[in-house]
Amino acid sequence: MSEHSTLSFDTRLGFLGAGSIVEAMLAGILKNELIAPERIFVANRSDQARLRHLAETFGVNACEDKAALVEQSDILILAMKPKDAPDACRSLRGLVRPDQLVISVVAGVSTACISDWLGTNGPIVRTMPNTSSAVGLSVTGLSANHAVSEQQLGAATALFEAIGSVHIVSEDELDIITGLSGSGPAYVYYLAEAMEGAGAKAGLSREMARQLTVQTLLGAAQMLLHSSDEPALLRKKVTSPGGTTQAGLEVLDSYRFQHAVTSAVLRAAERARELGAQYR
Ligand SMILES: NC(=O)C1=CN([C@@H]2O[C@H](COP(=O)(O)OP(=O)(O)OC[C@H]3O[C@@H](n4cnc5c(N)ncnc54)[C@H](O)[C@@H]3O)[C@@H](O)[C@H]2O)C=CC1
Ligand SMILES: O=C(O)[C@@H]1CCC=N1
Repeated sequence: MSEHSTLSFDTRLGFLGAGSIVEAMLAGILKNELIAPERIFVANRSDQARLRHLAETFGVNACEDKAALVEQSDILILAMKPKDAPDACRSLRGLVRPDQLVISVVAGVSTACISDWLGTNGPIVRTMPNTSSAVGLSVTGLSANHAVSEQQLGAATALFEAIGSVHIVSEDELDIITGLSGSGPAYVYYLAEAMEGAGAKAGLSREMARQLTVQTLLGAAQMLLHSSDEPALLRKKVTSPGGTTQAGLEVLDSYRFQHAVTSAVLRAAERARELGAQYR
């Protein structure tokens, strides 16, 4: 954490958008007691039941009026789908204060577009966290526009450091980060689905197959974190010549596993660029 990475407990956060990523961020922020729930405001387009659910679960304020949301917030977080971002931002024109920090988690959409839609030249931080925010293990790419002060960059960094780790990057790296770590949890869950399903299909109880899968993924992630070995060497240490792992890996190779994963990350990054490019 940099010496400027601070966020006051008194900071008021306003979320515009109340979906999956906001729920994950709220869980992480509140678990860490970064900000009191009474100082967090959440609004969406029209789903009142969803806002009530978040208010009941987290004790945050459901806010039906966007003008009130912006006025009551020190930091405004944009968290709607890219296709909804132009209208959502335009609806805030004249409401966002010139020096009010706006943080976007929207995939693909540039800070220049957001400025244009909001009709301001003010401070915008564009980020790409992931849903592991809920357990404090997001990794967030973060990029600031020219108007963001040191103090605001520190506040944004502190917010995301409370729910994981942060990399400050250039804006064009964010699309790659989106394909790798923004979407990344879904690739791992997909792998987990397959591993668990295979264990169950082969005769284990579903519950035991789940536990074995989770512990295997957790252990491998911890090894990747703590070992000085490269992933390829860690893989080799599991693989006895002519043994079971080699037999399994040969099947993965026959399906071009590495090619599939590489292509998935690159395609997701490309999709982030496409989502943003339609507005450039
Ligand atoms: N789900 C994820 O894993 C991640 C999502 N993101 C980004 O976060 C954004 C939201 O994603 P999710 O939470 O998954 O979507 P979601 O579909 O679960 O939630 C979207 C929210 O935006 C609201 N919304 C739509 N139009 C609006 C408007 N005009 N004004 C106010 N609110 C409006 C909806 O009511 C809903 O609450 C997307 O841009 C996505 O790229 C970023 C990182 C990870
Ligand atoms: O699927 C999406 O578009 C968003 C961005 C990263 C994760 N979910």
